[in-house]
Amino acid sequence: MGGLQSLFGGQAKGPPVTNIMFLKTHKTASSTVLNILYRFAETHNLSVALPAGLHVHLGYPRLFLARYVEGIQPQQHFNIMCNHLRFNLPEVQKVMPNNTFYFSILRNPVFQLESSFIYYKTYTPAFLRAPSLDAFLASPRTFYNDSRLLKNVYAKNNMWFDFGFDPNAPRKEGYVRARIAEVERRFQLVLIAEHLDESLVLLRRRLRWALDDVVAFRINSRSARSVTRLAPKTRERARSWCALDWRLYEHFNRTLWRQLHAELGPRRLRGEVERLRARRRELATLCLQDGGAPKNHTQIRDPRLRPYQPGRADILGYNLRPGLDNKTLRVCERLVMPELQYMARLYALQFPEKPRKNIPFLGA
Ligand SMILES: Nc1ncnc2c1ncn2[C@@H]1O[C@H](COP(=O)(O)OS(=O)(=O)O)[C@@H](OP(=O)(O)O)[C@H]1O
Repeated sequence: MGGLQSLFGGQAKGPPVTNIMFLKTHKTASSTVLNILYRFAETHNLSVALPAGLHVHLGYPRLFLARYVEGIQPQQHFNIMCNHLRFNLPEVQKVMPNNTFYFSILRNPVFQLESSFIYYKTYTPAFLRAPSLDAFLASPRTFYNDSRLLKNVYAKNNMWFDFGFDPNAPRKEGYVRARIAEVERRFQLVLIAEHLDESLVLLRRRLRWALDDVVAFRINSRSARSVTRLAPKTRERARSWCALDWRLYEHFNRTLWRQLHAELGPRRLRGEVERLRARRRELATLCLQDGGAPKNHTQIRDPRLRPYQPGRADILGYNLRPGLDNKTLRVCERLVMPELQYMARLYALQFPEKPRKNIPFLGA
């Protein structure tokens, strides 16, 4: 086993990219990516544009404004920005330097919507009264009302909305193409959740990071019990209800594979993905109890490692192996720390003079 040694060795050539904006879309494996960025920021002593005061995101679902960032000052930039926000380029540019690398992530809208339905079941008015996603999609207009947009953003074209666009816009070809071209101009890379490992190989290459910088465990996943299998008819309806998201996803899925083939080729890609997976297995053996099987929150001993449990979701987390030495423990804790706890930790490190972020569900 490589232990911690290769955590500090690197394959990447040239200086690593350290100015990064990640548009954290919803229910797309974005917390797994956020964990990668938080760890990199912490271990390299980089500044993170964190939500101000007690907030846990950057103004979402309102369009992002620079003043939502803690400690923002004119002419002062941050290295990394990765918390949930609704994209608004001119305001993001007030926070991030000119040479920032922009990237984001998309997921098949059918599964993204299914995940949202469970996660936001008790929050989003459109989902609240719908007995199931099948029922919702059979007659969405019965439940969904445009006028309650800000609470209903999770119910229709949520990824399109996160990019700053109108989720209720008619699907006119010229409009859709122009918005996709806009995303393409600004974002150097769009990851795809269904091919996360391949995406991370490309991300690592673009950022010139070491292998261990992009190795991550699956964060924020639901137990099998809270995942609903959708009938083919429901899937078809989800694609049509979220047609703008579907176009975005199809486009960037194709783009990702074109880039992978052009930059790595199939053989090298397979090798790089295998290396990433092998290292993840090694770290799971080193850090996690029971071979890394994710745990229900009631089974997680350390409250600091228990993920937030909203809606009807049953969000899983991890127990660390007992008896880890201090150095290994620090590395392993970072790999499994849920988003809210990690944000609170970075906030306390960056702003020691400010009151701590309060995470009420921990009872802290
Ligand atoms: N590595 C990897 N590969 C594929 N899918 C992954 C991965 N990591 C997380 N996930 C799935 O992403 C869902 C959680 O998404 P987010 O973290 O973006 O959610 S959130 O908006 O921050 O609440 C959640 O989906 P559901 O389980 O369907 O709810 C996770 O299982």
